[in-house]
Amino acid sequence: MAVIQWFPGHMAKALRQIREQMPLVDIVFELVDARVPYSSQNPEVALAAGDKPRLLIMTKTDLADHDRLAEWLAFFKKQGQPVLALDSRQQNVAKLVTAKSKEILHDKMVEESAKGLKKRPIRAMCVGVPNVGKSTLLNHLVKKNVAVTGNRPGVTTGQQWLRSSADLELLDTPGVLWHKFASAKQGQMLALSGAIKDSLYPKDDVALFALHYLREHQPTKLAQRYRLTEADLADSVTDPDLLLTITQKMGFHDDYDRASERLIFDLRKGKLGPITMEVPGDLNAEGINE
Ligand SMILES: Nc1nc2c(ncn2[C@@H]2O[C@H](COP(=O)(O)OP(=O)(O)OP(=O)(O)O)[C@@H](O)[C@H]2O)c(=O)[nH]1
Repeated sequence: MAVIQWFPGHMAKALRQIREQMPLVDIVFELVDARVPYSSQNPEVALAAGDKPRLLIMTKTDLADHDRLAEWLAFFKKQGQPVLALDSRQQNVAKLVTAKSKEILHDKMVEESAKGLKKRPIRAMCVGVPNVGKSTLLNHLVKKNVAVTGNRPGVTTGQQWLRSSADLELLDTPGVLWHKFASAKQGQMLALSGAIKDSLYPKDDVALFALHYLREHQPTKLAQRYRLTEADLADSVTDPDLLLTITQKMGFHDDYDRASERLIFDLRKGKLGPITMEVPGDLNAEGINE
């Protein structure tokens, strides 16, 4: 399995920006892909956040498996980690995110009020791996894209605040997160989810990874989508054999690349049905999905 890596320069720059902006906000919204909730999360964000609360927002829940989503929600709850699960394209995300943020920051706001400080909006930053849905969420949160000006942290440093509601403001630039993969599998998961530029990894490798997973965990969905018979599955002993069979079923003769692209596209778009590729039980004692 090829090891996929980001460029270390990107990673360092993104984290530096996130750390620099941290003092300006009350809360961090860390978006994770509900189909790969482990692999799309970055432990560095928790470190950069320090004492600041972090709200995990699981996106693309419409493409995720319902039962597995419930498992993840229970897992995060047990860890005391605030979490929201949503489809970033939903119309009511602003309400959900604002209400949850107010709940998390309730004590801080009461404390400020007791000190005689004026009521103010909650300030937040939004971070997450590429393609997780940051811009979509921000667009819904800030419907009219109202930029807030004035003498407050961030404005002086050239950072714009966008008003979501009377109770919530957001830094205008979502932090694109690059991180070091704890395992090769994590890189493959992210590539499959669409978080990594297609030019950075061999498509057939990721397609083989996907097939291996699907054969083991979702054989029915795999067979239904590509009209595979039991004999097809039994005869295609190795993953490359199965890719060849599927390539032929797609009518692409021996064009593996085209079939690989189609398979990856189908998975990303939910054409095989809702699928979550990671469950909390996959994590080892160090909390890594190897
Ligand atoms: N099905 C589904 N699609 C989503 C959801 N959120 C975002 N998308 C789609 O995912 C793609 C990427 O969304 P963006 O909002 O551009 O993601 P981003 O995190 O801003 O991406 P970068 O700019 O690369 O960091 C778009 O095609 C969105 O329409 C979701 O919750 N469900």
